[in-house]
Amino acid sequence: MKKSPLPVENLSGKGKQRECGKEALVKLLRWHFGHPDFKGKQLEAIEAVLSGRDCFCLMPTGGGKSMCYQIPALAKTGIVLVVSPLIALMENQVMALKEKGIAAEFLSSTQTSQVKKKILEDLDSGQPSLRLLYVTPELIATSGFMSKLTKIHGRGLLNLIAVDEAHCISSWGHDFRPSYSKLSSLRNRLPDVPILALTATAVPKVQKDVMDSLNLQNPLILKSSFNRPNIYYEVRYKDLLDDAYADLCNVLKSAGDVCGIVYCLERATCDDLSTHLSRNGISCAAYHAGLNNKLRSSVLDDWISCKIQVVVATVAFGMGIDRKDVRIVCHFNIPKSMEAFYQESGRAGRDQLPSRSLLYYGMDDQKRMEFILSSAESKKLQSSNSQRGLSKNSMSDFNLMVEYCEGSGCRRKKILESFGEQVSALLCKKSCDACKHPNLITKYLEELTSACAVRQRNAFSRILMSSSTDAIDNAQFSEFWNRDDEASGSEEDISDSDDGFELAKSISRSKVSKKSGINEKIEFLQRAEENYYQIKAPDKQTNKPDRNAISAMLRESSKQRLLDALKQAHQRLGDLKVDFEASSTFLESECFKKYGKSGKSFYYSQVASTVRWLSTTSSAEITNRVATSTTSHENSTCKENPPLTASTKYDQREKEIIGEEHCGNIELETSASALPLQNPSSSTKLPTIPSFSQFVNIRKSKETQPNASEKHSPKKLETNTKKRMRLQ
Ligand SMILES: Nc1ncnc2c1ncn2[C@@H]1O[C@H](COP(=O)(O)OP(=O)(O)OP(=O)(O)O)[C@@H](O)[C@H]1O
Ligand SMILES: [Mg+2]
Repeated sequence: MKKSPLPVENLSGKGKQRECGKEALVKLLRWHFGHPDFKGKQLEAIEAVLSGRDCFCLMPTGGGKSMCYQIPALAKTGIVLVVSPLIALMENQVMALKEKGIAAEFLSSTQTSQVKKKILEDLDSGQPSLRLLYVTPELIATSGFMSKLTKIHGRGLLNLIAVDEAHCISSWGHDFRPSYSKLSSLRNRLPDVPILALTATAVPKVQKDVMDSLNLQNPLILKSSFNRPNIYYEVRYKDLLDDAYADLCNVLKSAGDVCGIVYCLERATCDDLSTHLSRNGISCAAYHAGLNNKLRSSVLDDWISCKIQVVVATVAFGMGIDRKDVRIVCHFNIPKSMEAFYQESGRAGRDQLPSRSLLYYGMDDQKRMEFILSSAESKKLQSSNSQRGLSKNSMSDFNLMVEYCEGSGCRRKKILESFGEQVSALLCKKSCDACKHPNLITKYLEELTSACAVRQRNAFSRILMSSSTDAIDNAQFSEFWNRDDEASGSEEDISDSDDGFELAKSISRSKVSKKSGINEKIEFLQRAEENYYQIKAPDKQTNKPDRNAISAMLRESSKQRLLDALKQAHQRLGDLKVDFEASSTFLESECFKKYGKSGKSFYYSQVASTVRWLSTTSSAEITNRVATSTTSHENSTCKENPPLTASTKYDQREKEIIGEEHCGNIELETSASALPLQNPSSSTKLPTIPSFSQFVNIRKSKETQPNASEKHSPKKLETNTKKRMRLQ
């Protein structure tokens, strides 16, 4: 039911300049919002801005920052201008305020011209009924709107400018938005209007940047502790789990039908994981920038209205998500920084009730993020129009995140220390896994170190990424945080650029293929592979299972997932004439072939990407892709056909890897285990696939033979190797 606003006249004093005492402010809070009292530093912030002083307000996520400008808007006649980075965020807040009977509006490109006209007429009226006007930074930058503001200000009706999510102004911040830099002009154009900057980003360099950029004058700086005592922090190690999907599914099921968010790095993982969870009875949906606006808002609406409980999302599911009862936030991939992690995990438990943050840490995810970050940094360094702050070392930010996962100490302490808060681990009161089960965590970390031979696989993983641009080309969209290339023409619309993705893509294209000569590349790959196997060797000696290995069970479940996707494609297309079983086996094998060596995460992503492809592609494309599979599958299982000789099989395999040309008659050992592509039921013994080094050495020795045929000439070798690198 709508409530009429508490008349301003009811407050003590008269006229615009009256003092609003604490009592009057609490009265407003109770009347309009139903909260018994102010919390944290709200009252101090409100009193400061009402007295005309600038204020910098640093409160954690869910700390109640909005109240710091909403109450001042109700305490004085006139308008509070709120600058906000997201249309969705403005919409939510305006809707919530209107429901409370408070006159609030937002101006954005999404509104009809009629609505905009009405708002502007009200502003021009000399006695606006509006109390809060939400706008985007882009609108502030337009001369038309600025002159309107100046007019309102001239009439003495602009009481306060609140810059919400003010960290967006800083290129050091995790959500830097170039359009926010346009706010620097506010102080000059409207010199005596107090500015309130609000953020939950606690990094000192961001604070300074915000205050400098907005030109705050002697601001009252209010900082609350960033401790979120109601959140239990936990890390699980993907490399020690058989199946992270199944683990997450169990976690969500055992938590009951609770509200949750699962963050993934890539859109494809969101889609796939969401399908998997839904199939296992969890009420959920995917949310990412690859979905159209309509679908995205319907997912958001369904989640906010409790029609679905879990959203599996990229970082596009971002700022201002206002559901208080989120009980669990899972990170299925490691976030890029502690700041990002804090913001995202902080969406849990905004109602202060016990909640949980669970991060799945995988070595491959870590390598992948390192790769992305280092690529992004080199692009920024190269960029001719590099801006202030771009020398920011995102790698050292990321290392804090890695330390959070790989260190054995209190997780809460690590979070708070990364924001400059020195606290005792006693503060945690066993509300993180490291404090609650220290021995277990130590054991896990030991297992992790020995099972994965931690960091040194790096080189090999990177080479795989660099040389397999197709992995990225296959629409494995990741969503990142750098909005540096925010198109000026895109007005307010927010968000979800794939800048980071584009960046990683372009750099990965150039990294190996353009900068070094082919021989150097080959040597590099050989060295990386040697390292890889040297590191893996100790595992074999101690007979420890390689926890990063892709188990038969996992492969089977991936196959099942692909089978389901094929069946769905059949339903969608109606005319899909392929053998589903054989095709799903083939597609799974392709994923394994590509990423079997590089670990679960890459493999997961590839399966997810294939599922996504199946959900959008045509019958003809599916048939073309799986046609060879069905043929070769039939060949390998057909009893009437004579068994293939080792060399024939090898040729066949080489054709797949290198391209059309085979490598001649190379005698090789036969080994079934070396063939990830084979049908598990087939007993045919097939030859070992040579390692990259073996392959190159064989080619080299052929080259040095005087009678080597033309097709083994260095030029040819280079062509073949290029093809291999492209296809790996
Ligand atoms: N004084 C108060 N007493 C009780 N609850 C409050 C009070 N002030 C705000 N809240 C509630 O706290 C929740 C979070 O408020 P708000 O959205 O303003 O937080 P925030 O600091 O802006 O968070 P974020 O960083 O996520 O934007 C809201 O549900 C709000 O109703
Ligand atoms: Mg807020």
